[in-house]
Amino acid sequence: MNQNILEVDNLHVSFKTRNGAVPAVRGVSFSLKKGETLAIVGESGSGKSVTAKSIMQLLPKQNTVIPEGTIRYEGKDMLKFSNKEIQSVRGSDISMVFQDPMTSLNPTMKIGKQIMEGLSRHTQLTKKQARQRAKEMLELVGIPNPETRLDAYPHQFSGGMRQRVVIAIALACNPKILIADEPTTALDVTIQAQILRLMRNLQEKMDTGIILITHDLGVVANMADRVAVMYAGEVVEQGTLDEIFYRPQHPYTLGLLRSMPNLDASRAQPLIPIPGSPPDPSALGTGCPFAARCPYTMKVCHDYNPGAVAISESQAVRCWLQDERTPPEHIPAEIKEGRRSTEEAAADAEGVTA
Ligand SMILES: Nc1ncnc2c1ncn2[C@@H]1O[C@H](COP(=O)(O)OP(=O)(O)OP(=O)(O)O)[C@@H](O)[C@H]1O
Repeated sequence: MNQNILEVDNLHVSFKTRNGAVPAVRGVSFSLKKGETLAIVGESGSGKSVTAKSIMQLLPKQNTVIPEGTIRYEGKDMLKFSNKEIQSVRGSDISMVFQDPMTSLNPTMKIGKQIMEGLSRHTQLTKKQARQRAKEMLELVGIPNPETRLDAYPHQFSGGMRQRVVIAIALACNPKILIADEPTTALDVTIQAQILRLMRNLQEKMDTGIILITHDLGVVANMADRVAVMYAGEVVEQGTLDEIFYRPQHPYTLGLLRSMPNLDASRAQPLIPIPGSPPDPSALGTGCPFAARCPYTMKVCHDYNPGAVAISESQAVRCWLQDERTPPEHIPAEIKEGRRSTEEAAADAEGVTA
């Protein structure tokens, strides 16, 4: 049985601008199961937010083009939904939390009313029941004195508390999917840990699938079941948390991991930032978009962009180093070391665990 609640397949998103088309998302595919967390990571501008917003259809209609792809929610292609259908899914089945809580909160409306608004739009609850549910949600996200706080305005809350309120609003209708775009980036480290813990607890209680967008690999390590690594609008590698952290196969993933402070002090290594910067999406050539920054480039990398190769049931990579025609002596040790033996991969494909 297919348990995927969301399947994004070959999604392309482009923006019409005065300087021509900006292909921000190029052939992105991933899926999400009930109750799991998929982290989407990558540097600024790699297309993480555009991917998330295209699921919720929150991109500006006047200059966004989606020439190809499908976004299936419970088997139905959301890109074919009418406005009414999208509005009924948005906020009830799928909710989104952004980095800055003030972008989602109305500064002139009491918090209780803001939670109740979604409930009255998407449920049959009476006003009294909705107020009770709003109070329960504030309690659930750890806001003290929820009854009195229902009547407070957003500016009367601290940044961390505001983000809790936003999470309460997002989860009030029991959505099946929560898309969290850098939900803790604006918060200090202690509050960040509290909010992430809160999201995990709520996920367990409600079996919500989470798409977590972040550039912080520490957050990924704490939260994700699976990881999709984005670069220049493409998912260049995806796999389970262990595959991405311990057997990365794309030079960009390796670079990201090396540029992250090691959480385990016994394995601490010097930080090595990835040299160079990501390409301008409006000026991409025919080759691999990472070629200009990759330490292992071959001629083919500059000429042709590789397709995604599945190297296990859960891990896929877009890199010419995975091509069987690549001479073994050209494959760097750190990539070879991370590769599974054929037996291991075969056992994995059969669902056998050693
Ligand atoms: N409305 C728009 N019009 C034109 N270009 C856009 C628009 N929105 C995003 N872009 C471009 O699309 C590309 C991807 O942007 P996106 O916001 O998805 O990146 P990101 O990976 O989420 O980065 P960040 O971590 O900084 O949020 C960028 O080059 C961005 O400038």
